[in-house]
Order: sequence, then structure tokens, then C-alpha cells
Amino acid sequence: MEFSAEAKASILVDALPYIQNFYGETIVIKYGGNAMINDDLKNKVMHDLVLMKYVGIRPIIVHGGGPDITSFLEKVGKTSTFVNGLRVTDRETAQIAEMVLVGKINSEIVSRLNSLNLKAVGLSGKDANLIVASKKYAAVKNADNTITNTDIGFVGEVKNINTALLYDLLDQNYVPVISPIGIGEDGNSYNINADYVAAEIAGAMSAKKMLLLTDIEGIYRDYNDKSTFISTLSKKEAEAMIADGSINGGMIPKVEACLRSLEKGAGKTSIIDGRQAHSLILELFTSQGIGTEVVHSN
Ligand SMILES: Nc1ncnc2c1ncn2[C@@H]1O[C@H](COP(=O)(O)OP(=O)(O)O)[C@@H](O)[C@H]1O
Ligand SMILES: CC(=O)N[C@@H](CCC(=O)OP(=O)(O)O)C(=O)O
Repeated sequence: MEFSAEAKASILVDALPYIQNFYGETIVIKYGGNAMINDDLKNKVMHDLVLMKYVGIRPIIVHGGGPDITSFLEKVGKTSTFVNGLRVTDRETAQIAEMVLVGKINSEIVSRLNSLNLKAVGLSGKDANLIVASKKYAAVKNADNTITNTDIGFVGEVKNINTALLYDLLDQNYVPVISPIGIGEDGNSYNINADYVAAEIAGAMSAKKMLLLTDIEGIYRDYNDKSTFISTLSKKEAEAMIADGSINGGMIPKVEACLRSLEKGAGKTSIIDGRQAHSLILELFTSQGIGTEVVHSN
């Protein structure tokens, strides 16, 4: 599709109110492993991030990499088990997760962004104690509705974010790219779901928005039925859908992350489709609402 010069100019002018709204604001983007599909799509996400930065947004990227971790574990003969969407993590799994997230995925995103003239800086939660974590237990619901706190190994929950480091980097025009590895006060490394890390960072930095890029259009009341798509999901509905199982697996941490970030000070949160080309631009700079916005009100 080719546009005339006038049409191109009018597209830019139409984006102006959105650009003004986000100018100077922090936006946290969680780039999920399932949205890192192929080279073409990865490049489109990178271009969106570059555009965001060059119109004056302060982006912070938190990445996942679940599928890559799973395939590396398979190579060493380990099967992955998930409880409430969280990977059960023994010591060896924690080491492999760190290797894949920090050594492979983080470094690839940073290289891609830097080659597009962005000053991206790769960080794990260990750098300057960016993410201090403690051991997290999974709250598993029993048949009689009681909850058992289950040990899932070296899985962490965020205790503190070194916001001073992030402010310094943003003020110097760097774009932080963060791996979801936490450092415990006990000296252990913790594997943390990237959605939770994005939420804590978005809350602590009072981000204007947190966007979770994933492999589905958003949330469905019944995700086998496309007609049940939900554009805005309230806290009450979200809690009920988690309780009755209609939000399950990897969607649980996402929804919990959205609610958590809003409680902690983020402005807005949306779960959007990372498989759709330029979904970040569509979400931020057009009136075409995409994905599911999770709101804190009932
Ligand atoms: N109600 C729901 N609506 C949409 N997706 C859901 C729902 N409940 C569970 N899911 C699942 O959550 C998945 C997204 O989580 P996940 O695969 O962990 O993504 P990511 O790797 O991006 O973190 C979807 O692909 C879908 O299978
Ligand atoms: C504890 C836990 O589950 N950690 C995640 C960290 C990576 C992640 O969150 O990746 P996605 O965003 O691609 O799912 C894992 O091991 O898969």
C-alpha cells in the first residue's frame, strides 16, 4: 500500500496528541518470549521502540524468554513444569534460565536496538542490585478450596527495585533492557516471571503505561471462542476469572502483574498482541484500541 505525501503528513499530524500525551513519560514494555517469533517481527518491535524513544518517551524494556529456556532445558534432558504459570526452578534450571535470559536474549535485544542508533543498556537484576528478590511460594488451590503454599525452588518475588539506577540511565538517554533475574539477600539467584518484574518496575517508576506483549490478542472470557474478547477487564472480573479457571496458565501472572502495577503507581496497563506488526505503535499513537486494558476499579 502506497500513501501520497499528503496522506503521510496527515498520519503524522494525527499522531500529535498521542505524542504530546506521552512526551517525557516512562513506559514499561514487557516483551514476552512468545512474541519473539521471527526476524521480521522482532525488527518491527525494535523499530517501534526506536520510534517511541525518538518522540520523547522513556521506554524501559523487560524481556522474557520462556520458550527458549524450555528448549535449552530439553537439550540437557530436563522437562519443564509450571505451577500457576511459574516454572518450577531447581538450581540447574536457575542457572540455565540466567544463561539464556542474560547471555542470549538480553544481548540480542541490546545489539538489535544499538544497531538502530538507540543507546540500549542490558541489565540483569544483579547489576547494582537492580532487582532484589526473595523466595516465592506458589499458592495452589486444593479441591476443597483451601490454599497450599508450594515450594517451586529458586523462583523469586521482587522485594526492591533500584529505581535510582533506572532514573540515572533514563536521564542520560539510555534505554534499559532488563532480564528477569533477581538477587536474593541470601546470595541466591532467583528466576522471576518477567510479567511480575515489569509490574514492579512500572509501579516503582510511576510509569504512564505498562504494555505486556504476548502471543494472543488479549483476554477472552473463553479463549476458545473469539467472540468473547474482553476490551476492558476490571479487578473484580479478573479475580473471578482466575478463581474459576477461565484465566489460566501464563495469563495468570500477566493479569496479576497488571493489577499489581496499578496498585503500585502505574497509570494504565494493557495486554497486547506481539504477533501483530507494529502493535506498540498502534496501541500508543492511534485511536485504534488494541488488546485488553486491565483496570483497577471494580
Ligand atoms: N482467558 C484467557 N484469554 C487469553 N489467553 C489465555 C486465557 N487464559 C489463558 N490464556 C493463555 O495465556 C497465554 C499467554 O501466556 P504466555 O504463553 O505465558 O505468554 P508470554 O510468553 O508472552 O508471557 C495465551 O497464549 C493463552 O494460551
Ligand atoms: C518463574 C518463571 O516462570 N520465570 C520465567 C522467566 C522468563 C519469562 O517470564 O518468560 P516469558 O515472558 O517469555 O514467559 C521462566 O522461567 O520461563
